[in-house]
Amino acid sequence: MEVVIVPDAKAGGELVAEAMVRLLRRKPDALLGVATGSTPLPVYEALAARVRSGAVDVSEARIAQLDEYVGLPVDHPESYRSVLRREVLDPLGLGADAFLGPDGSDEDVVGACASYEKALAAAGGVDFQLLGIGTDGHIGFNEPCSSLSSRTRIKTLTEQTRADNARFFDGDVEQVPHHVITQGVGTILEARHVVLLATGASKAEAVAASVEGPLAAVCPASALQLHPHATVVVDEAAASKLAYAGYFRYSFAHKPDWQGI
Ligand SMILES: N[C@@H]1[C@@H](O)[C@H](O)[C@@H](COP(=O)(O)O)O[C@@H]1O
Repeated sequence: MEVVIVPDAKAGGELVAEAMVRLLRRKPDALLGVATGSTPLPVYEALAARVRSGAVDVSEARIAQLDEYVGLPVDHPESYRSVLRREVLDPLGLGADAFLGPDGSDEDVVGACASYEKALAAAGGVDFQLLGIGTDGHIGFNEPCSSLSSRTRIKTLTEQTRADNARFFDGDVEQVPHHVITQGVGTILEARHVVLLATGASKAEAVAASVEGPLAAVCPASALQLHPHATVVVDEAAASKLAYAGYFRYSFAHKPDWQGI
């Protein structure tokens, strides 16, 4: 696992967007797995800026969703499908045909999970999966004690996650669905490159547990320790509880330019 400490969220966004650009130049129809939440926004802004400037062509790129609320109509403004349309697809000039995601309003939610697994496999698998992290170490919506080999399935959110996400629902926790569809930890680990981005002091403990703690289902992001190509990009605040921060800085400072993340 590589850990890169950047000065701030904007620098993290630039670094991750640049890695996506390098991939898209190599593989124009790459399948990019994207996350919701506030953390990835600087990445999407930096990527869209590169598209506008002509630095990269994303017209063949494909976008895959990580997780979704159960029970929200697909056109609800806070369904993750709507969020990703606003924050990723529209700014990149991509249409619905470039998008893969589960339908959280499907009456057969269990079937929707299985169909999504099949769709990801049929699309050739995720090339680059961007992740945020919950304050409890969740990735996607794989809450603590999720199986580290889980597949896309329905999960129940913790009260903590519902409270964290209430800000997207007028601050009203009652409006936050209890259930979600999420790619499993095992599904996420199949992406060819997994990049976890974390910014802010509220993520420092979860980052330290994920990177330096034991591999444990109680911290689902620790599963990245098993991935052959996992990169954790953190700002100074999110890095503040890392015992090996000095080593991570030294290691990145000595990395050859051509290697990227
Ligand atoms: N399902 C999403 C996660 O994918 C995201 O990583 C997390 C953190 O969000 P934020 O980046 O806003 O802290 O929020 C939600 O729970």
